[in-house]
Amino acid sequence: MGETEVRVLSESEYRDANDLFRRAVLFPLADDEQWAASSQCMEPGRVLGAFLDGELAGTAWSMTSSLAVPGGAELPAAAVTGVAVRADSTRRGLLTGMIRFQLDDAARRGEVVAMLHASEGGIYERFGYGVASRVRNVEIDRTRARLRRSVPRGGQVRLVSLEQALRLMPALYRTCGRDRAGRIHRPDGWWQGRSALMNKSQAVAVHADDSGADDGFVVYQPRGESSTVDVWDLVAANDVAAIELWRFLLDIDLVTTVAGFERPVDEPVEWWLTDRRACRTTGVSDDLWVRLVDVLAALRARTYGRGEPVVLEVVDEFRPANTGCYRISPDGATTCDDAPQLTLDAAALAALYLGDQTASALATAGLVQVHDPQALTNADLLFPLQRPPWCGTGF
Ligand SMILES: CC(=O)SCCNC(=O)CCNC(=O)[C@H](O)C(C)(C)COP(=O)(O)OP(=O)(O)OC[C@H]1O[C@@H](n2cnc3c(N)ncnc32)[C@H](O)[C@@H]1OP(=O)(O)O
Repeated sequence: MGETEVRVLSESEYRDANDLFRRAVLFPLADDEQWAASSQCMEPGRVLGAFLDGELAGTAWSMTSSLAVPGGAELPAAAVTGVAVRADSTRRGLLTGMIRFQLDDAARRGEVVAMLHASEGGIYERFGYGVASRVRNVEIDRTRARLRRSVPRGGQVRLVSLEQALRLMPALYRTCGRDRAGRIHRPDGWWQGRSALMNKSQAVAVHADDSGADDGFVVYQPRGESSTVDVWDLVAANDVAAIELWRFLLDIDLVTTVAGFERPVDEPVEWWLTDRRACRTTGVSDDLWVRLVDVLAALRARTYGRGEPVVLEVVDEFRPANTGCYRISPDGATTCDDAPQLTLDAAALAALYLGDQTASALATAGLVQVHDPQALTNADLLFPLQRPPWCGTGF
């Protein structure tokens, strides 16, 4: 096995890293437009390279972001992307080295969590990442879809130019959906990347409420020559804005299908329609994978339901400083020396953390070991299922 090294790349090395990433995810190499978009997500100091015998053989990037957690706190977070190892250099520990470097770096920056969208389900759990939220894809048959009369109406939807959209969307996004766990801060580089990728066939509609204040937007695009419209980003500050944006999409002439990607699993589209079967779920999949970098800080930052205190033993082989016992009560979390009632690893804790899964569900898979059965019931009360967490931002 060759000599390996992981280090921060200089800006002159970014294009090579981007090429390496695109080859590894089976994309064609970037043209200048795509490179302009990707390079915006490469923050100086946060683009890593893994070298094998002095040659670049892997890369992993992260962006400075934040993550909303139950109770509304926003935690400093590393948004991890651009992870790849050259096909001739895999399974030699290069990714492991980069993730170790990256998590240490996040900790130095005071980032409490790291998060990513995974290309495959089998990669990240070993590093303590767990699935913390899920998304749903839907297809609505526009020819059958009618909104119920009882569904509220309000405000107005208008189409805006791409230039106007790019000015409006970042500020609007900041005010929307702040009450949902899983929402992340979209860094400036993310918006610049989005702007470089928005093309002439994409359209943006903005909803303003009855007072004229903007409170939501949708980015959509006709799919090739078909009569399907793909909804890429629909963000709304309230239910009326969300409904009116969907109503707008369902009113577009010549369209037969409106396809929504990576929507919240609880978006009640079926309930808005007179024929609920006009809306079909075409898939539910994992959304955000979260890694608690600093378990105590993360546990302290969220709120808890009402229930008897529980002592969780967290076993974190990849970041052993997190290993230990934590007492969780409605008042918060502390470390403790008490006997553990439940034991789980970092990935299982991440799955509990945003309120997407219960401890009981994880226990059925052996991911929570139960030393005291009553503690499992108490843990379900302390970590209740929340309004399903949702990220809604691809990165
Ligand atoms: C956030 C994102 O950007 S997601 C995009 C991720 N990138 C891709 O999917 C591109 C294609 N794949 C790759 O580039 C590489 O295969 C990577 C990055 C997934 C893995 O890199 P490697 O350097 O091979 O990983 P590394 O050697 O450190 O493997 C560590 C362990 O994970 C396992 N592993 C690695 N990749 C996978 C995988 N895709 N599926 C299952 N297990 C995996 C290895 O077998 C190894 O297990 P072991 O410790 O029991 O031996």
